[in-house]
Order: sequence, then structure tokens, then C-alpha cells
Amino acid sequence: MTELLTAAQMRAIEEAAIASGEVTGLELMERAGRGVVEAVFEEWPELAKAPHRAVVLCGPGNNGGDGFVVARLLKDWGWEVEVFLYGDPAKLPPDARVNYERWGEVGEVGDMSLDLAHGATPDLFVDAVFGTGLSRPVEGKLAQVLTAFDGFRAVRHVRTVAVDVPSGLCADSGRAMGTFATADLTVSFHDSKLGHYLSRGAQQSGKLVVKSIGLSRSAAPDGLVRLVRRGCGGRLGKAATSHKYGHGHALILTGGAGQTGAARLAARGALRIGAGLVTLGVPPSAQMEVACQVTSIMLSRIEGGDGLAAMLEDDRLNALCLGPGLGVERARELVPVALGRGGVKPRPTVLDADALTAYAEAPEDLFGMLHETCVLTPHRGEFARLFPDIAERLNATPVKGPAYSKVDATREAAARAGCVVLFKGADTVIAAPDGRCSINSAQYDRAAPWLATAGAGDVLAGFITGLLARGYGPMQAAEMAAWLHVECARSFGPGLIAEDLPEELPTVLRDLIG
Ligand SMILES: NC(=O)C1=CN([C@@H]2O[C@H](COP(=O)(O)OP(=O)(O)OC[C@H]3O[C@@H](n4cnc5c(N)ncnc54)[C@H](O)[C@@H]3O)[C@@H](O)[C@H]2O)[C@@H](O)CC1
Ligand SMILES: [K+]
Repeated sequence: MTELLTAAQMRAIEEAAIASGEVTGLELMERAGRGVVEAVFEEWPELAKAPHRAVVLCGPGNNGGDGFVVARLLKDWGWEVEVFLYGDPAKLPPDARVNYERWGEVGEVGDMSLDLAHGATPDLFVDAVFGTGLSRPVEGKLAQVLTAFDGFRAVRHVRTVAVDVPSGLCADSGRAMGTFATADLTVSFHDSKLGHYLSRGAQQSGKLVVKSIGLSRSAAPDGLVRLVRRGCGGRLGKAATSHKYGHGHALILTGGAGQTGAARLAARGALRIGAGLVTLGVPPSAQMEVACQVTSIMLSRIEGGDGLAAMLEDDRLNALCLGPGLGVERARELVPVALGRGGVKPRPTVLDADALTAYAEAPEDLFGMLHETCVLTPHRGEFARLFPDIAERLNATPVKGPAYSKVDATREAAARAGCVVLFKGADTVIAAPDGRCSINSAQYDRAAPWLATAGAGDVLAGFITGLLARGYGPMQAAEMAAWLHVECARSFGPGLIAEDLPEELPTVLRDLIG
């Protein structure tokens, strides 16, 4: 898995390297600037063939320092380069100041102003206004300049590279701090930052490239957030000699007649991902409807809480899923039984959709029953119903000071719930109560816009349930399921409907297992 850094973690890594004498800040800045120029030439090879014209916007910190390095290196390539500074040169931090002066030997520095939007169209904009040091909203004249710059970029189609992060985007949360710029290419250093993957980050960053600046990887800070990657759960194959009961038995509860589609989608997902057996628990009113629609999935009549308790006396049922199409009334009756109230042994359980909405009025009642092998899979609305105070902080606008991120929110929710929480979105965040946290991104090279379709979340709940039945732990099951879910959508492509997701899984798994 790839690790993602907060601004503070990145600063700590740099400071430790500088303090150890391994490297100087000036060397790091030179490597950062060189990394940006390399990435620009790799992304737009036509720019490497002959000198062009660049406009470089530099800010008052080390991000601006990187900008001066880029300006000098492009000038060395014979480019015509104009540099504009926001801030007082005398107040630049030492390394940025050195590079300001080195640039001063070969070029001029103008004041950043609205005139920028009236000049000739350059071939490249370099956004080096703010990086990881952005600490408050961008306001006033600077906000106007950034807005004008963004408009100019869009209207004149100027290739734009952001140094580290698009200026105005919070590197920790991916949220807009007032105004912010958009990039076609963002060059981050050492590792990506959380903000590249959360909220608006991917949309604003364009293509994301990470360049090494020679920092060692030995001193990784604690509490890192990981990006879910291919192979996150191993190869997922089945042992050749195994029996179906060796792969677990998942029970998925349906709602009444006319409301069984969501649970059937989940069941199909659980079976395809490799649960040995899958049973749908149906109320009598829906028995015929479900029986007409399933073949390899089994059926069991479960009318109410007593029926579920009786069914759960069978220890071989080792993973449960409640929520998709369940109906809030039925959820209120069945969820407590599934979670062990009334004496049945609790087992790994996915709670989604109606099983979450059923506790909107009294989330504490739900939290009191959850155990560490549960997985909650809320979308934004369900999250806000269960964790209203956390959602309020997450959605607060305008963003003031260091922004509270979806990672912070999901970690806090998992700690409160006492189980794994998978907070859905194109930037799905998965957190465990002990602080482990990962992001499954459906953006950048994994964009899967077709996933925004009715029933896709039900299939995801089924994937997780199937992996729990197979014996994976809740965090790993949630990560693997989320990754495979996006892969199925990408593999199928346009025209995807939820039914296609489980059917696409064999293709994805074949590729994974090799
Ligand atoms: N030695 C290092 O620390 C290195 C840093 N690097 C670069 O340095 C960047 C971080 O540098 P800094 O920590 O100096 O931070 P930045 O350069 O991102 O910005 C900090 C400056 O902006 C001001 N500022 C913050 N928010 C503002 C707002 N809303 N309006 C107006 N002014 C605002 C601060 O007062 C401070 O002067 C990284 O993103 C990266 O580009 C790279 O050169 C690699 C080495
Ligand atoms: K920037």
C-alpha cells in the first residue's frame, strides 16, 4: 500500500532529515524544483523540444522557493520566464530567499496582481503560491488574483502545474480554504498528501505525480493513512481441496415483498466473492418473490427476532448482513438479535442502509450493541444521521484554520462506534477503532464514475459480508471489498448497473489471482 502524509508528517520527515545532516533544506528545494521540471517535460514532451514561455507564481514560503528554482531551471533551458511574487521578499524563509536571490541574478520579479490575467498567453503556468504551509483561508486581493489566474487558465487553456498542492487546497483535507487554483498536473514530493485524495483534492489536482526528493523511507511516522492498492488482501484464491463450509456461510436478511432486490444484490456479491454458502433470510410475504429469483443462493424464512435467533443457533452461519432493503421497522427488530441481544453468539456483521437509518433517532443505542467485528458502511446521508456532530464539523464552511477531514471524521466515528466504519464516496475512507485508516480512491487513474448507480452500495455490503464469511478481519475485508468494487466498475465500464458488479468479479479476480 502507498502511504499518504499530512502536512505535519511531511514537515517532520524533512526536519528529521535536515537535522541528521543527511541533506540540507536547500538541496531538498533544488530537488523539488527539478522534480517539477522533469514532470512537466514527461507530461508535455512538446515543451521539452524547444524553449517556451512560462509564468511562475511564487508565494511567501518554501513553496514559493520551489517556484524560484523551477523558474531558474526553465530559464537554463532557454525559456522566457516571468516570475511574480506574493509577499515581501525580505520575509521569505532562508532557503526560499536564497533561491529568490539566485533567480534575481538572471531575471526579474514582479508583484502578483490582477494584470496577470491580461498578459499574453504563456505555454505553462507554475503555481507555487502555497503548499503544505497554507494555514488560513485565502482572502482579499490574493483571492482575486487566484480567481483571475484560474479563469485565465481555463479560458486560454494554459497548461498548469501545481507545486506540491494546488494553492488554496488544504493538504490535509482536500477542502478549499477560500479561493483555490486548479491544476492539470500536480507534482508532490516524497509521498502524496491526504488532501490529494480527499474531498476536492483529486478534482483540483489534475494528474498527480510523486517525485522523490531523496528522503529516506526508514523514518515513517506513526498513524499513517494508507491508500488501498492492488493486492491489498493477498491473492484471494481458494485452496484446491477445500469444502464449501471451509469458506463460510453468509446470512443476508431481506425486507418484505417488493423490497428484496437490494438484499439479493448483496447476496450475489457475497457468493461471487467466494463465500461457500449464502442464505437470504426472507419474511413469509417475500418468500415466493425471492424463490423465483435465486438459484445458487439459499432461502430461509425468518419472520422476526425469534426466527433470526433460532437460525443463528447454527454456528456455521459465520457472517451477517443487515440493511439493504431491510426496512427500518424490520431492522429495529432484527439488528439487536443479530448483534447478540437475546443471547445468540455475535458474529462478523455488516450494517448498511436501513440498519443504520433505523438508529438515526438514537445512535447511542446502536453503538451500545456493536462489537469489534462489525462493519458500518454509511454513505454521506447515513453518516450524518448516525454521527451528526462529526458530520457538522466535516461540512462546516467556510473552512477556517486547519480543516477537519474525512479521515478525521471516519476515525472519530470508528472510535465512537467501536468497530470498522467505511464512509463511502469517490474518496471512500475506512477506519478501525484503533486508528488504522485507509482511503480507497475511485479517482485519478482509478476513476469509476459508473459506480454512481442504484444498488452499487448493496453489492459492496455483500462483498464485505462474503469476505467476512471467508474469515478475513473486518478492516481487511472492508479494504479488499472496496478495492474490488471499484475494479469491477472499471473493468465493466460505461453502461454499468449494479447487477453487473458481481458478474464482473470473476474477470477481476482472474486477473488478480493470475
Ligand atoms: N525544506 C522544506 O521544508 C521543503 C519544503 N518544500 C516546499 O515547501 C512547501 C512548504 O513550505 P512552507 O511551510 O514554507 O509553506 P508554504 O510555502 O505553503 O506557505 C507558507 C507561507 O504562506 C503564508 N500563508 C499561509 N496561509 C496563507 C493565506 N491564506 N494567505 C496568505 N498567506 C498565507 C504563511 O504565513 C507562510 O508565510 C511545500 O509544500 C513544498 O513545496 C520543498 O522545497 C522541499 C523542501
Ligand atoms: K502550489
